[in-house]
Amino acid sequence: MKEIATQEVGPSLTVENVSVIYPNGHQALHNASFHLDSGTICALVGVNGSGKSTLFKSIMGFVKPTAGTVRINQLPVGEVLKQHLVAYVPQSEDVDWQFPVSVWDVVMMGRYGAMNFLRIPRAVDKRKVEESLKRVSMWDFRDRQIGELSGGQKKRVFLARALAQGGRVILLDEPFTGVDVKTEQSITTLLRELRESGCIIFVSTHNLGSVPEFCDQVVLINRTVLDYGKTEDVFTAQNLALAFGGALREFQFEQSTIQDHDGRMVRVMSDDERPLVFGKDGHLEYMDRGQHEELLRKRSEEHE
Ligand SMILES: Nc1ncnc2c1ncn2[C@@H]1O[C@H](COP(=O)(O)OP(=O)(O)OP(=O)(O)O)[C@@H](O)[C@H]1O
Repeated sequence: MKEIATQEVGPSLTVENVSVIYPNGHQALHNASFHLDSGTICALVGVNGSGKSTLFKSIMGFVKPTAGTVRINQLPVGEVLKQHLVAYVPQSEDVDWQFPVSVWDVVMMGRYGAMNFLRIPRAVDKRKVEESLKRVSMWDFRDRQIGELSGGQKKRVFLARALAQGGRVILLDEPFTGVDVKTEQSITTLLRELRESGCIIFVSTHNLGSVPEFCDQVVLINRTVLDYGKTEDVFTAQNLALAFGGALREFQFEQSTIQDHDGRMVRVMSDDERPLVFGKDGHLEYMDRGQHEELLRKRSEEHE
């Protein structure tokens, strides 16, 4: 297991030896440990049932670990909740879309923590809601009932709620499921801006192909943390085989002409979204489409 290094600058997220056993006796997490510093987009990756939601719930204080600790800025979860440091963008399936609330109401919920018990919005609350809705381009939809939106619009509304709350650690559950490419790009742009402002963006995702494109770091789990760190170090063919076993399609081309002409072996793993291409050493050949095109250009120049 990696040694956990902590820094004083915030926000930081430290999960140390966390174990969760549900009341029915099922152990969902065992000794999970990792640490993230401010200003990062980190993917949480693992098969169905590997404990991703359980880990998120532990960070949000919904589930109490049987052992171990979660700390944000060195503070225990109870204190973190009081300071509203963690914001959550749920999976679509976890929301009751028939609930009779408007887009404006949902985003205002992000301000509840900052209000007194009567929950009467002040000017500052209304301004934050307006700013947040404009930032995700959903201002024109503010009076719509939440159930009357498309999948991508719903995601943006919940992202606006997280912005209105002002959370410094933002947990997103499957943010790209059911959204089109344009919405995916606008969400990604916003997440990058939040990273620049120092937030920790922690994204649970099944879409492995998108991870190298926009995540600096990865936490790989299967009921415990298998590995964590920079994407290029963690997203190796060996680690993904360990985490996903037979759940990924895998192809090997011994005499590949896919991306170079020197006949090196190329290994491709895919979750049927976007393929990941690994070189001979098991490391990713490129991190995003731009780099892939650059690689192709260089190789074709070399062989001219
Ligand atoms: N409330 C609960 N009581 C008992 N067992 C639970 C409970 N919630 C989750 N589990 C079990 O704990 C394990 C981890 O579940 P969890 O929802 O954290 O996985 P996940 O990685 O988020 O899965 P998915 O990718 O399918 O969303 C699963 O085996 C699940 O059945």
